[in-house]
Order: sequence, then structure tokens, then C-alpha cells
Amino acid sequence: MSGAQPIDPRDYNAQPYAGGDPYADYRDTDLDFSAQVDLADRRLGAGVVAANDEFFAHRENLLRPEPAVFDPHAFGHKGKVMDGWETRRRRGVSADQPHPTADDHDWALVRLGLPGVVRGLVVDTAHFRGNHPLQVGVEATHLAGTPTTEELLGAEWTEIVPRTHVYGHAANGFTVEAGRRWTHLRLKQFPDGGVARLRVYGEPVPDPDWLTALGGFDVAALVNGGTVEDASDRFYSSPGNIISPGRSHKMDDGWENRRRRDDGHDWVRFRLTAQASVRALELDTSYYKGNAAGWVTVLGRDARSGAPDEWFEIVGRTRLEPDSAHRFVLDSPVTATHVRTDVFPDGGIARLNVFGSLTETGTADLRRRWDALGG
Ligand SMILES: NC(=O)NC(NC(N)=O)C(=O)[O-]
Repeated sequence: MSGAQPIDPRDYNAQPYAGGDPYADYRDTDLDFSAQVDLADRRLGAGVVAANDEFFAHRENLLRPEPAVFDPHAFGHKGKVMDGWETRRRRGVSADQPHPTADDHDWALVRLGLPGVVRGLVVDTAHFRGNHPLQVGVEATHLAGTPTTEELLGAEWTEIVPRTHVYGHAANGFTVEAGRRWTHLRLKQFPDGGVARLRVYGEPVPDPDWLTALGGFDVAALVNGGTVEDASDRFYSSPGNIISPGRSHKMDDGWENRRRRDDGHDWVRFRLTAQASVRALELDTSYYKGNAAGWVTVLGRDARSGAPDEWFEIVGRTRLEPDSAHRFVLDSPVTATHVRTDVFPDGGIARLNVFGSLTETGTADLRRRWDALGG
């Protein structure tokens, strides 16, 4: 015999729930996407636009930020209450053909919060045991503006995850090779079933036309293509929160590091949208009261200059107040592609905004990237 071994779908089954912690037998993924942004984060504006069926459980659950929950006693008028997107059981066309065909499937259309390059996906079937899909596949498209469901259904779709068997009650992780920018995904489940959560990891690619029209904006913001390149600590919460939309509403909405027990200091390094002329910054310690950063220094670097590795001071070491916003108007604009916040000795930062406008070089770089990643 040659070729691949035939796949036995029973290998992908999860055992029935046996009581106790429902996550005790959950199968996690080995793939690590923690350095990437979830482009399907509802807080960035993502949404599940439509689905062909959601009989047992609503499509919107797919993008809930928290892990899916399971209450073995919760039943509603339609059946078991499930925290995910769950369709009804598919049937064949007649008594002679009671089974669905090989290509029968259900679908959900997902709008990404930002256009971006997708590097990986997690199709999480948490708590779907015996009613998870046999296989899933994912397609992507790029459409300008705000397309209707009909326009999406008529769009040209590119397969980014080929049809693959998935485990029940598991985080099914996939790496994605297609290095293009997308605005929408189509999640397909064959032939039917339930998916608890969909996470879409990648890099935002902001629209240069929009940012050029805005002129001045927050050049560190995630929604404008700012990124966290690295951080000294990710113990309590993600440094990516610092450049997330809106104000922080609780401690874990910001970046909190652990208590430092040496002579060093904590830091976060950001890449701006592109080279920018920076005029003002706001640094907010909201919800950090007994654990706000003590002092901060803000540094800049211009990777497009003759001294691409040289860090220079934008804001000298400044005492920070707990639970407060701090504004810094620069004496004269500085040109930077990167910003670093050094906090002494440790402590939380809720948000950083870096206000400025793209330079000519920055605008050209951004447009080149947009064009290179196709549409
Ligand atoms: N026990 C179930 O979950 N059954 C059914 N699903 C729901 N949600 O009731 C099914 O057919 O998959």
C-alpha cells in the first residue's frame, strides 16, 4: 500500500462529559500565536455577519473574548444550551439517501476588525463532543467598504485553510501561509455541527487612503497599524492592551507586569504605523492604583534614518500618578518609526497614544506594503 493512511473520524472524537471540570480533558494547541493580534476581536470591530444556520446556538458566540463555558444542566426550548455557533443536524434528500453528501456544509461569514495578513487560526470546539464538525475549511477575501451579505456571498474567495479533520472539545490550530491582506473570512463546517470560538491571528494592514485623509492620528494605535514588537514582561496581561481601542475599564484591560525583585526596569517596544512626525503623547495609568508605573521614560528610534538603531529621548524620566492620564506636548516634533516606554522600577500602564502624522517616507512605505499585500 502506498499513499496517506485513510483517516478514521473516530480518532477525532472527544469523550462524553464525565462530570467535574469540563476543561480537564480539553485538547489544547501547540501553536503559539501570543505575539499576534486577534484580527477577529470584537473590540476591534469584528463581527459574524451571517450564517446559513444557527438553530442550536448563535453565530455571535464565535467571537466572544472569554473561553467558552459549559453548564451540563442548561437546556432551552431548542435543546442543550451551547456557548458557540451550532447548526442543526444535516439530512440527506430521501429515505434511500438519509446521509448528507460529501460537500454539504454550513458556513459563517466573519468580518475582521481590521484588514490584515492572517498568520494562524484557532477553531475551538470547546464542549462540542459528539456534535463537533467532522472537518472545517476557511476561505478569505478582501472587499473595500462595508459589503452586504449578498456581496460577500458573491465575492471571490481564496482558500487559506484547506478542508481538515478537527477534534471535538479542542483548540484546533492552523498556520496560514497565504501572505495577503484580507477583510473577511468564511468558516465552513462539514457537514454540520458546533464551533465554540474562532480566533484569527495576524498583522493589521491599515488602509493608506484612510490614514492620509485623517492627517493627524494615533500612530501607535492597533487600529492604525501600530504593533507591540516586544516587552519585558507578559505575566498578568498583554502589552498589546496598551494600544487597544478606547479607555481601559479594569486592571486587566491594560498592561500589568509582575513585581520586579532586581535593579532592572520593565519596558514595551512599539512599531508605529510607519515613519511619523510625533507631536504629542498621552500615557494613562487608569486602574493602576497601588501598582502604577513609578516613573516613565519615552524613547524613540527612526529605522528609516542614517542611525536606524539609535534610541533618543522623547520624554525624560517623569513621575507618574496612579489611575491618571498624563499628557506630553513635545517642544518640537520628532521623527520616529518606533517608540519605547521604559517604566521604573515596574508597574502598570493602561494606554499609550502617540499623536502625529506620517512623513512622506512613512506614507510611501505604508502604500508600498498595502500594494504588495494585494487585494
Ligand atoms: N446534546 C446535544 O448537544 N444535542 C444537540 N445539540 C444541542 N445543542 O442540543 C445535537 O444534536 O448536537
